Amino acid sequence: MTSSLSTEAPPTSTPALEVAGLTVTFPGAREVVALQDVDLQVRVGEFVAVVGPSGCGKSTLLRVLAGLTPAGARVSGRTTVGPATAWMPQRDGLLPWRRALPNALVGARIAGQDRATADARARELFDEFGLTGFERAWTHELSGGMRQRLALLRTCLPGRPVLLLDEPFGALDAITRRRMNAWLAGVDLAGHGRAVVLVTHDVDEALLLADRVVVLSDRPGRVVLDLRVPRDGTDGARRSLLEALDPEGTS
Ligand SMILES: Nc1ncnc2c1ncn2[C@@H]1O[C@H](COP(=O)(O)OP(=O)(O)OP(=O)(O)O)[C@@H](O)[C@H]1O
Repeated sequence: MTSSLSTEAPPTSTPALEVAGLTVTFPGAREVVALQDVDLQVRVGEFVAVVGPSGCGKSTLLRVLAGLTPAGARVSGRTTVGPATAWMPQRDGLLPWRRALPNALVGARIAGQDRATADARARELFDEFGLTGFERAWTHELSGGMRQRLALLRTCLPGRPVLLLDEPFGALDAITRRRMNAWLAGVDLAGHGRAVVLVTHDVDEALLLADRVVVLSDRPGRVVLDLRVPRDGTDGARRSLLEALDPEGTS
């Protein structure tokens, strides 16, 4: 599917972001090593999902990739975040005192985009994101799925070449989440020179959306599997991911 989510396309061999030997520690009375010796490279045009058990450091990794080192954290290793990143945190962060369209424009305006250009582009994306007709809706008038699409639209609008998505559909019920995934699979987020990193608990979501899936171990999170998703059937890949997530076979 051709998407209008285009950005300037750098060469596809270019790593969009890379971390090597990344270790993140939260000091304190109960020191927590969140990530240990993590290597990850994401190329331009790639869609990579990061899965792992709760508390293994997925959000911490995304924050570091976004250049938002968590306050108080000790970070070591090499981090190369190439082009500017757009980060969608777990909570949608929509402003209840603004209607849908002005909410969508927040990031683009902060990024310095001209109002008329951002407005025209937002209206195109409202169509692509199935939100046409809701430009003047208040956020409380939108369903959970619509709110998440609006938050994702706002993240995409500034046209940054790296998208970092932290459980974008995590708060939705199972049916809405499946619908959102089916919709997102048809939106070529990683096309046109974008790189996407998606954090999720959901192996099926990862297999549906990503080109590669990276599995982190229990805390401290280390990469235990880095798997390219085959396009000719994902049963074997699914088994490998589930084994990597639960090596003891406890669940
Ligand atoms: N600002 C912070 N100060 C202290 N500890 C923190 C901070 N942020 C995260 N942690 C700790 O780091 C570890 C990893 O947290 P993180 O939120 O990255 O995990 P996660 O894999 O995203 O979890 P979940 O899947 O439940 O959202 C956890 O033990 C958490 O308590």
